[in-house]
Amino acid sequence: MTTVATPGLENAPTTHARLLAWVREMAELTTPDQVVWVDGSDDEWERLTRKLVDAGTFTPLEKKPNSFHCASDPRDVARVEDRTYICSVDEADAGPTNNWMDPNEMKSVMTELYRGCMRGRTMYVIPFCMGPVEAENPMFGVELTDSEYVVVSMRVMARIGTHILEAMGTDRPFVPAMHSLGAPLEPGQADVPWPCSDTKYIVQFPEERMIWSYGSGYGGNALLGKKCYSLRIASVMARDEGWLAEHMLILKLTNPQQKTYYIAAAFPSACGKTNLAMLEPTIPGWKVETLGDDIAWMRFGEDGRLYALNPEYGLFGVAPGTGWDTNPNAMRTIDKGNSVFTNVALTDDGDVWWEGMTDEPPAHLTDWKGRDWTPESDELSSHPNSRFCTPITQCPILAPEYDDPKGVPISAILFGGRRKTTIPLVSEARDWNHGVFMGATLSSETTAAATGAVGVVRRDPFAMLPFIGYNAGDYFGHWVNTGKQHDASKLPKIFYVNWFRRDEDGGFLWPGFGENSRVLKWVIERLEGTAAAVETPVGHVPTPDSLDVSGLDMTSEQVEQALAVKPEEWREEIPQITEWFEKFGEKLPSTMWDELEILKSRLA
Ligand SMILES: Nc1nc2c(ncn2[C@@H]2O[C@H](COP(=O)(O)OP(=O)(O)OP(=O)(O)O)[C@@H](O)[C@H]2O)c(=O)[nH]1
Ligand SMILES: O=C([O-])CC(=O)C(=O)O
Ligand SMILES: [Mn+2]
Repeated sequence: MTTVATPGLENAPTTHARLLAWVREMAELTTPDQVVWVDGSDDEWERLTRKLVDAGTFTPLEKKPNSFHCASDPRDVARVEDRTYICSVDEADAGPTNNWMDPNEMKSVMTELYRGCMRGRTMYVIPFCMGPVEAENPMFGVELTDSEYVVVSMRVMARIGTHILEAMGTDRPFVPAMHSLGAPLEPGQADVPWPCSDTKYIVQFPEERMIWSYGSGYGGNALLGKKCYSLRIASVMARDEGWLAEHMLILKLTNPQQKTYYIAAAFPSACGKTNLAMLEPTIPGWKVETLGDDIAWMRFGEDGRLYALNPEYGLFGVAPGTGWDTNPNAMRTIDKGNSVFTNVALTDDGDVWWEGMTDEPPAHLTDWKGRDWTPESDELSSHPNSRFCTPITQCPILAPEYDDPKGVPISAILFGGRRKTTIPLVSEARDWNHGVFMGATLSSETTAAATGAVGVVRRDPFAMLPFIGYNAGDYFGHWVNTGKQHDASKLPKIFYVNWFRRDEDGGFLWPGFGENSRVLKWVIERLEGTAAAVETPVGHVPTPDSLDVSGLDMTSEQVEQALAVKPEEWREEIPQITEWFEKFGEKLPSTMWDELEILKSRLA
């Protein structure tokens, strides 16, 4: 047998033995035309984006510098939860909420898919670091991909390139993250703008801290530093090492007395994290600054407080609903350019548009499927899960400490979901375990962020249902233990919010967006012991006058409705929670059953 040398495989810019061996193994399996080591330079970015424009994948925007419109294949538009697997050695470690396959079996299935899958393409080697490379233990990863779109997007979303490879030295540990579009090109075969495969696998091997992804080029399926590493793999590391990897935004709040607080909040995908992280308060004297909009890694400091760090470097935000009225700071961020807009509409003058950007839609657009669109069209101009991918450093309200490797001390954690009924605007947990119960029973309507039905209420514990890399019962136990092992007085206080409750006519009861600052104010005043609350069966809820609604266009009945705890609605939750908890059998911490009993007796 003769082996043909693959250009780029020799003369690698590293002597990291494990990395070199892995790149060689994967290149020999997938047989790309060449291997390119990504350096993260501007020249490289020019070459890649030119290639994407030539391929018809990218359209340069006239109106935003260094920015592109991109349309994906309509069959590849969101995370594929039914194709996502946790391949732990023991099935019980994946638990009842994850898909599982024996790791060896999965490897043999995927090895056959990977065999020759990069034919006619380039394999890019992307050294990356989640969180600052200056950290005591930098969290390295290396993604191998045959997608230029992934390289350009990873450059925004994570710290990548030569300086990362150098910091990895000859032997630093890293998470191998293998990705292929699964669309080899035969000699002479013309490429398509968005190659992908109908067969998709998004696979985590938790014991090996390894990721294998196949068939999709979109979002969390393909940008492997994001959900695959920073949540699924990192949650396993966090369990083993005593920290937390969570689907949470991080924000800094300054009150009129110039006192600062840090808040983390977990809402399911497309339920308001980016918006809250960049909020422009409507109440005078309050200020919000952004640290992260999707993921928080939280470790206890020597002072016993919980410190949060955003491992990402960019924003991969939901486009529809983002406008000057709702999220002006996101608009300012993308206006600076250096962004990729996927599955939104293109305006005739070379800009992007999506539903909710402006009140009045433009008279003519090219929709995300490349068709003419007018306000009379039956379909939306943009896919509901269309996204902007933009550097976080462009956010005008970025907190200066966003990249401090030690993180910021969290005072409050919010859980929230998208619920038309039942869940009040805000409630405060009685204590840590009650807060864990709120997280464990969190429910929300499904959204377009994942393929499948939209608007179906499901349990989404800690907004982590698709992201917990191990048995969710053990994960609840990890949260309970976290409370037990630390000084209760220093733990963040836990709250449950719902911006999405509806009135009888189906309209939102609460105006949301910037007005959510009123809820943040109440949260802070609770921490300070200055705001009143009524005790209800589900926690402490604002008294009618402890929530600042001054200047708000709402009747007192409407405010009451937003805050109402209706026992008859909550009684309907009980059998659902019971059924949910039963899924976990012995793995469910007994404190969760205790909390359910407390709720039942308070509702009786
Ligand atoms: N009614 C209402 N809608 C909101 C509010 N906050 C956000 N939204 C809308 O909810 C959708 C998702 O908001 P995002 O902030 O992007 O959600 P996310 O949690 O960051 O989503 P992922 O990036 O998928 O994790 C957008 O269409 C927003 O306009 C709110 O307070 N009220
Ligand atoms: O991972 C993605 O594709 C986008 C995202 O933030 C989510 O779905 O929560
Ligand atoms: Mn998310």
